[in-house]
Amino acid sequence: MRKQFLVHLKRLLHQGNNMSLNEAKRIAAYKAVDEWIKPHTKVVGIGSGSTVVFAVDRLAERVKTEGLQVVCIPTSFQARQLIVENNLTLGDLDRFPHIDCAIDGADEVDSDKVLIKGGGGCLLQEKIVASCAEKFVIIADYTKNSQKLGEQYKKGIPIEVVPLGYVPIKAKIEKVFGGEAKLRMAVSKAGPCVTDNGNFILDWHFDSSKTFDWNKINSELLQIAGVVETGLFVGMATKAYFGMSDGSVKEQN
Ligand SMILES: O=C(CO)[C@H](O)[C@H](O)COP(=O)(O)O
Repeated sequence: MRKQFLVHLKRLLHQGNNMSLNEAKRIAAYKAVDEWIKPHTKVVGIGSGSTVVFAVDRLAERVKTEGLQVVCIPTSFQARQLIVENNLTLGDLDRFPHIDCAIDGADEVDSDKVLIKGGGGCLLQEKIVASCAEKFVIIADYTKNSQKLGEQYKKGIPIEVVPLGYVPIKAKIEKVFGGEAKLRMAVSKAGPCVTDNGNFILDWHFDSSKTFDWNKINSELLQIAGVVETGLFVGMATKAYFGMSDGSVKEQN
């Protein structure tokens, strides 16, 4: 009991000013892992971002205490590191093309469970892993929960593109769909952000007062030569868990 209290206290002190947001991420992640990773679950997709860190914590804890035997498939270099650092079993899609359940974060989730992903630049591998998963479960804090895309997330829709084509691709996106497609710049490195796959990211800032058919937009974006993938995840999420500021977890089916 005392030990649990000290662990909780340490977590609160460590979280500092971000306490409530981090706690919201943690409770969503823990609930999702507890509800979706069962003793018979064999292959788990591990998403990317700050919320997934809590999911991996919980998974590692359960592997230790319950002896779960799961193989983890990463969606990014960050996810791979998390798996290794937590002594979980690392797998790949060559050997495990069928994933029982993938757990990932999101930048925004609308009322139809359409997602914006790729704020951390990992959208391509995230979409591949999600597409191989029987169940795709989203974990997020309350700031990601919205009715309509663009209501909460103001950084645009990430679009991964082949570097040599980014100028004409940007021009085409802006001509066909309006808004502005901004080349994402790196932090702590001069020049553009380069993804784990060696590509660039255009963040498409759309007019959020308009209503879009996201399935159609996604397909049309993918038709542009040089667009590798979009951060629009349409009809993919099984369920979303949002950690709320009052300590509850909101579930969206
Ligand atoms: O799509 C992603 C990375 O490409 C992340 O899942 C998304 O950005 C959410 O991250 P966080 O959990 O840090 O809010």
